[in-house]
Amino acid sequence: MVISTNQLSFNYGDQQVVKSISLQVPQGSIYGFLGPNGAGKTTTIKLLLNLLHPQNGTVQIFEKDLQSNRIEILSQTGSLIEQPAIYNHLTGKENLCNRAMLLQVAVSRIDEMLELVQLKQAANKKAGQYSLGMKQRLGIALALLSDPKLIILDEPTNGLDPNGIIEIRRLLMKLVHEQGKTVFVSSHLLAEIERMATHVGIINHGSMVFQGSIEELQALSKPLIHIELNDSADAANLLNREGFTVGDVQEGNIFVPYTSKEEMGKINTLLNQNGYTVYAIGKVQKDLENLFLSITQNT
Ligand SMILES: Nc1ncnc2c1ncn2[C@@H]1O[C@H](COP(=O)(O)OP(=O)(O)OP(=O)(O)O)[C@@H](O)[C@H]1O
Repeated sequence: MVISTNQLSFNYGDQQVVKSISLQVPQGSIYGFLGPNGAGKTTTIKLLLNLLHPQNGTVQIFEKDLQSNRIEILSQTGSLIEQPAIYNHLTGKENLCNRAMLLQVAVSRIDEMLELVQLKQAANKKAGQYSLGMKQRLGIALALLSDPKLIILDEPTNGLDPNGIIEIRRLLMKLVHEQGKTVFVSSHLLAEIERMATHVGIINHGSMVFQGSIEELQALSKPLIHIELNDSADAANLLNREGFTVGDVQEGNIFVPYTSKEEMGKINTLLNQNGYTVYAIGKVQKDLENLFLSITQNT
């Protein structure tokens, strides 16, 4: 794991905004850190960057404790949090030169970064005249200058138009696929994360409500057969005995993974033959957006 936190908690005064979060971010992943506005994403990121100190829990990055290896860890971590720290009166290239001198990074990295974030054409334009998307890309180039192994970005596409979002997404995928980096990126938009993330963590009101691979998240939105009937507990036992995998059983409702309409018909016949009254039976599917909403609203 490149990032691993254990029961991380943080309070602003008496408001607990991060509640026992245990992040697991594998090497080479694009980890999408999702949550609605105010969920605690930025606060968690500040804890990962040692900008805030947790009241409880620990942070391990590169399998080392953050507190006791702060300088070593942060020198290998690039970040972009809130607004990129850009001098508007300097050109894009001058901004990079300035940072390269501070970090004592080879000057050759500057052109490499301009190329990578597609700002070569605009290298000599004042950063104050850049569009929002160009500023974000310059911010990412600044974060990448020292060639960090881990990149932590807080809502890098916030406020960008669809093209700007696509460009950032491509850039992050390139960093992972071609350069072997690990990217931790926060967002409040599932659709944006879904297209690039390999792993997802969803937080709401400071608590982690889901963590896993994107496939595991998508599996939660696989189609189900929803059966509404008179005696759900008994009927679920019958279906289990007959070899069907019963998922969720609620008062008057049973959910079974959907495989085919033929199987749905068999279930209907079986229930009727055994004296159950089926009020409704049909295929239901939550798309990921609805799933995200239901995960974050039910907590
Ligand atoms: N400096 C602060 N002092 C007090 N409370 C704060 C401070 N910063 C954030 N909070 C509160 O902590 C909670 C979490 O905020 P945070 O910025 O971490 O959420 P977020 O998920 O990043 O939201 P957004 O997507 O809107 O940026 C919110 O209730 C917020 O009001």
